[in-house]
Amino acid sequence: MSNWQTYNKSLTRYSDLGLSIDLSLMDIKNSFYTEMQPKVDRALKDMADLEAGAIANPDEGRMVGHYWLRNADLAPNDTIKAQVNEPIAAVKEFSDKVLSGKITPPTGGRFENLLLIGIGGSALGPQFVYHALGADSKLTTYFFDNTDPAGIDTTLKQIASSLNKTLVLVVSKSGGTAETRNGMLEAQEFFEANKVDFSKHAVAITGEGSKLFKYATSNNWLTIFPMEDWVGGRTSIMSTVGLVPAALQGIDIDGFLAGAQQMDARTRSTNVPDNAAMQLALAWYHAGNGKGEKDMVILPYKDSLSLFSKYLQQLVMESLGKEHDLDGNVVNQGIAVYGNKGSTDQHAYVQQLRDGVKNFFATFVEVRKGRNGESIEVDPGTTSADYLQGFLRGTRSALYESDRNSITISINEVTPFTLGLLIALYERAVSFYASLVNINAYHQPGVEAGKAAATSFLEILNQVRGALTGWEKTADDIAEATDNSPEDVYHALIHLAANNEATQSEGATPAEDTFEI
Ligand SMILES: O=P(O)(O)OC[C@H]1O[C@](O)(CO)[C@@H](O)[C@@H]1O
Repeated sequence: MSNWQTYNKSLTRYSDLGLSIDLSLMDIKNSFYTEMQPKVDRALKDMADLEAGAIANPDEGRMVGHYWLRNADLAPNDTIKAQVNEPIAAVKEFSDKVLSGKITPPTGGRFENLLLIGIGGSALGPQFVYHALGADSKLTTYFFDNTDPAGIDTTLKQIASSLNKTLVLVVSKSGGTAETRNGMLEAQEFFEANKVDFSKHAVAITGEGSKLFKYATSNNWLTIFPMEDWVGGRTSIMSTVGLVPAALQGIDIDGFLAGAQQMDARTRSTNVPDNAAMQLALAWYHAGNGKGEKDMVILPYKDSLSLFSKYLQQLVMESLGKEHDLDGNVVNQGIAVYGNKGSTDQHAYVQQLRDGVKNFFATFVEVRKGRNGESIEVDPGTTSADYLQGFLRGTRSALYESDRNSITISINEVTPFTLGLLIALYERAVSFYASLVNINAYHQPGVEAGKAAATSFLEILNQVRGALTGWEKTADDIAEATDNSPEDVYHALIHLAANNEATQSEGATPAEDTFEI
């Protein structure tokens, strides 16, 4: 078959929605679809059950309801339906009041900035949406998404002169995430030091009864938006987590939700060629033999989508990166995701994609419209947008010529609606893929190991602080005194020295380094 015929055959096109997905360069044979049909049937059934309110996260005994967020009628009962609809109304009311000046900073004027404090699913979605759609944002938005004090200071410096016009959103589903709590305490301290009443600027988005919920309540924060148990962090972008900041930025949240709702509806089709999300999941399966053998390189040819790969890293890798399958077998599943944007990456790592290790498949995201308004000619008859399109088409062909597969997803332009389409497409593809490879996409047991180890290190650090008295102690001295591993103790000592709590004299090896207060 010619490439042209293959293209025509391999395209799933939602013309009325303005999105298509082209799998013609994935080299998928018809027999693959036939072989996969039993797994596809199961994945479709799993999705139908999930949408009907089954306990789709068996380990945590939870329903998985992010698809209800954009269609409350799907919710399995009236309580959940209200948990979808009421916050949307509350978000609109609150953002209208802030933007129209009915809710103002205590010192008068209007809020001009937004500082969002969160991490993982409580930051990545809002960061992606702001970057994609926030060019005309009503509030200039800043983020704390880490416990790095230098990063926090850089952001505080940016908002220092308009601190009294800054609204703060503290976002944490669990309400107990250390990085987010630290960011909140750092912001609060900075506000108080600058004589600005933090509580009159602060809003929480969190689960009812969480530590953050209690803190916000007892400190009389402006308001609290709920986050429900049946929404996972990495799929929370259409809950209050994504909607509150988006509405405050003046982004059309109805359009955003409508895009996702439409994609959900289309990708309930049991006819695989019409189901873009199932097609995507099957293409991932085909590329990596259902074992994640190929990495997913995301290449959006549009600056405003450059955080898409970062957003998808969490969605895909936290969902699919699992040790066990649903039957308890060790499977070590996952798909690695990375990328930035085209054509910029052409001048960075595309060299390796074309000629180097063949361990990936690319996903080109094509945005057909170059810009709003007129373009100059950068060459006779040629615009910058023509170049962007040329580089996308060229790189795609060059990769294929050297036997590298790629998917191309095309949208007309980046709008709240098309962003909703794209996000829902990937959320559903992840759900389908998890079923195809028989894993639970909705828990994250692995993350807990790192959190527990960090807590033990902090305990060691405090013991070392207490034991570092007198002169010239080595790591071994303190390890013996505190009954800890010398290597952990050494790293604690180095940290104290780097932060002016101790002085270090270097010996020939770390074991011979000495430390004193
Ligand atoms: O919203 P929270 O509870 O602060 O969690 C933030 C992130 O931390 C994780 O739980 C992983 O540690 C993510 O799944 C989540 O998005």
